[in-house]
Amino acid sequence: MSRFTAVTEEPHKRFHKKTAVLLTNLGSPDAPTAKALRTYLAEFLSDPRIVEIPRVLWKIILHGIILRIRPKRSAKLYAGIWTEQGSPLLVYSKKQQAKLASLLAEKGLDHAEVFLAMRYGNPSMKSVLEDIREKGYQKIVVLPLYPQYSGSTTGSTFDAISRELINWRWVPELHFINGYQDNPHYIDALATSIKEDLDKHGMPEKLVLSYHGTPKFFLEKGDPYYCFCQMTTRLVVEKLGLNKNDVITTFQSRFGKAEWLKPYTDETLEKLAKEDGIKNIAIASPAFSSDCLETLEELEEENREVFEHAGGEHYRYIPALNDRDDHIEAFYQIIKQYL
Ligand SMILES: C=CC1=C(C)c2cc3[nH]c(cc4nc(cc5[nH]c(cc1n2)c(C)c5CCC(=O)O)C(CCC(=O)O)=C4C)c(C)c3C=C
Ligand SMILES: [Fe+2]
Ligand SMILES: [Fe+2]
Repeated sequence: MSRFTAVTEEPHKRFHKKTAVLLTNLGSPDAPTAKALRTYLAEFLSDPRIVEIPRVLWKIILHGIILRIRPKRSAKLYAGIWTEQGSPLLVYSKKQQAKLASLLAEKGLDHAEVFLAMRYGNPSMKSVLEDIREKGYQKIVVLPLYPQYSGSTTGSTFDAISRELINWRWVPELHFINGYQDNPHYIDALATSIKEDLDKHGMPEKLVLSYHGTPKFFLEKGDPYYCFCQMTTRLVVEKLGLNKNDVITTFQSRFGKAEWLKPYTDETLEKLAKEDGIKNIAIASPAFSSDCLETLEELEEENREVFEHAGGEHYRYIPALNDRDDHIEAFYQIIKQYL
């Protein structure tokens, strides 16, 4: 049997110039249960872009230790943020998909259909790309919703898409957007969301911009993520006209024992409150295009506790850009040249 896909129904009549816009994000487990987490984490943590330990050794550690402990712990954390509609990351991603579709229709771009796929879990890359292929789209514009490129996120998304496309008999025209850390529309949306908070509650003593971390050696081996995070911070600070000493860039969500990008968010918050006597901070998370476990649990809850426990008094979390109109407009501005 041939590896390459077959189209059985009138293959050439199905050809049309329509464009598939594919939004992707990381993905969540199907449910906040240990069983669903085991499936999700097994897929996630088996990705060599995420964990770069030699495969055989990592398989033993992953299946022998981590997948026996972590699913139960993570399920509890997910249960605390789960909504009636499901995981916040998936709920916001679906809203982004629907709102981008409406915006494209409003702009008269009704030859474009917006799809949503997740790198891990569901809706899976495989099923969504299959849908795109079956519908006969000959052009795909992929927008991974990671503003700052990292091999572990955007690079891994590219792997997953390529893995499917190598089986297509008729490979589509493909535009893969690999980041938008300095896109003026993204920076505008980010700055506006922060400004709305500052206008409402006043300037805190420190504004913390907390990005998801990666192991430090990714940076040493050439991953640009760290530099792109610094770039986003610099542009937001400039846009807001803030003093750069009032803003701190930090990294959160460590995993494992190795050194990750520093300064760590939790340690910074503790030091600010304990050593510098800072009482009042606001914190935003520019690397997350949707609120998710890492913001709603780690930033809203865990790190608030760290700060308050160390003597801090006022801690405000500024939500991710989610389905804000200016965020969706930024998506449109980023993809429009390919439509
Ligand atoms: C193990 C190494 C990890 C690397 C490297 C990593 C990079 C990375 N991740 C995001 C965005 C998200 N990560 C999320 C959850 C999450 N991340 C890791 C591990 C690594 N991430 C794990 C194990 C988990 C699962 C939760 C847990 O068990 O702790 C999420 C949230 C998903 C959700 O469902 O809400 C996002 C989003 C970025 C941007 C990044 C590198 C730049
Ligand atoms: Fe992560
Ligand atoms: Fe976390």
